[in-house]
Amino acid sequence: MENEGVIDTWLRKHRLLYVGATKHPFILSISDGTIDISSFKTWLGQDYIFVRAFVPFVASLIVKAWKESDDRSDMEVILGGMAALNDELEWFKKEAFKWGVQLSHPLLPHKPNQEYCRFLESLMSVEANYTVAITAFWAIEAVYQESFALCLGDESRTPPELKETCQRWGSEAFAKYCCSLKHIANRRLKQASDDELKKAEVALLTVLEHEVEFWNMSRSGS
Ligand SMILES: Cc1ncc(CN)c(N)n1
Repeated sequence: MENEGVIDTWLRKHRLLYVGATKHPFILSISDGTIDISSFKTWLGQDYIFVRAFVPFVASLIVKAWKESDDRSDMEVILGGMAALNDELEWFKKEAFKWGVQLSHPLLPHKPNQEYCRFLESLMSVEANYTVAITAFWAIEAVYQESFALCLGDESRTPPELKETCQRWGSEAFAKYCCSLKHIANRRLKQASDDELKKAEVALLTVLEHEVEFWNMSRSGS
């Protein structure tokens, strides 16, 4: 394990929580075809709210990368992610129309979503550290990548009408993007102080906990 990055060390250490976030019953129900469509609709509406809050978070990361990064390509990788979010918001609107989900009034964030968005906000402040924020960013994207890729596997029985959703985050292209983010985070963590390392590990765990709560909320509809 000599060349293992910090992130893989942490994923081994916190394996149970990582598996809990990436192989959640909500995702398993998509991949075995037993998903209750009302849960999917709850997820769709709530995730649209989350992604709208995610945009300023990613914008704040671009500012941090511009100011603090020792590698110019960081900003370009993050900017690529930002561009994809523009497309993603349009996709949510189209998908919501298809499923009859109302995205305007009176759609409000459920409590787990509110709490997750509040956590994002805490990472957007100027005081929040770039290494900590990029680690959280990688984790947020990686959970979706690993989760939805599971629904595209040969063994999966994902309903055809949900395949496009799974493709959005489960694709090879998204996996490659997550690898680039992981590479940036590992590079920063390698040079980080003990205090930064502690904060980044806590941020990773916090993301995993919020992701589990987000799936729970989608599944239960509240
Ligand atoms: C809750 C959640 N986590 C992650 C992602 C992937 N950007 C998302 N859309 N929503």
